Amino acid sequence: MTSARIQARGLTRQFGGGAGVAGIDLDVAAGQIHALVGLNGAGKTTLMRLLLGMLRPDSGTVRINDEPPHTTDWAHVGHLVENPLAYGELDGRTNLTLAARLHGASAAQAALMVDRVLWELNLTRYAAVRARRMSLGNRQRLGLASALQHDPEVVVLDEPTNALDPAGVIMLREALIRRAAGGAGVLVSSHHLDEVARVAHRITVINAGRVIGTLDPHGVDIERSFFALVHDDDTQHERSEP
Ligand SMILES: Nc1ncnc2c1ncn2[C@@H]1O[C@H](COP(=O)(O)OP(=O)(O)OP(=O)(O)O)[C@@H](O)[C@H]1O
Repeated sequence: MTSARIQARGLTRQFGGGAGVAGIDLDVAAGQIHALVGLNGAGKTTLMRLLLGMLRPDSGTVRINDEPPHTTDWAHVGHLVENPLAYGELDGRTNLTLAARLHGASAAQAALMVDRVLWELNLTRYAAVRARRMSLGNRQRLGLASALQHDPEVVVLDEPTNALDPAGVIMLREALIRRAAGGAGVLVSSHHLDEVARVAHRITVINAGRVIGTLDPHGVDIERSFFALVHDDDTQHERSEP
């Protein structure tokens, strides 16, 4: 047994034209918030989809809570990758109740969970609003609520702050810190280096489908360090081109 909530070894999935990810090793430890940063098209979403079994790797392995994807208990996983999964015709509370029941909660547990997460993400006001009538940011909050309400041991969120207002960013930060303090392993991708530095215990940089290094969340100029890593990698890559 390891304390890794998520472990990837040599994970590779190549698309046409050389796009995709190659040879990714990644560990997300219990109790840690691990951020993935990279430029547009670097491979963050592809990596997350591979980790969640939404995409099949060409090679390499994934372990979630020490189990391969086909035997892991997905009820202990919460994720938001791509569009929030919500039924537009159903209101916020009903959407969350369905998600809670799908994660194995009893009706009574689901009611408690939903009340708690509506409060935690300041969605109580929108509990009776149909998902399709919600603003983009509130739909994102709903998706996050659905991913987090069952206190999963493994959390995977792709650019979760995209549509959030500053209050939402702070609320999500606190929600993730609480989940990690409770023992969850949290993997989160983001373009907001300042926010990532505030919340993450580890920061992995991905460029052109490969892990190229890490950033110190307490470093003085994280933006400069990020661009230096990416620039060095691009330069090396160009040098190795035939
Ligand atoms: N299903 C697919 N078929 C072909 N190419 C794909 C597919 N999915 C992703 N790609 C390509 O793989 C590369 C990595 O894409 P990915 O979406 O993982 O990047 P990203 O780091 O999440 O980018 P962004 O920050 O813009 O969201 C891109 O070049 C993308 O066009």
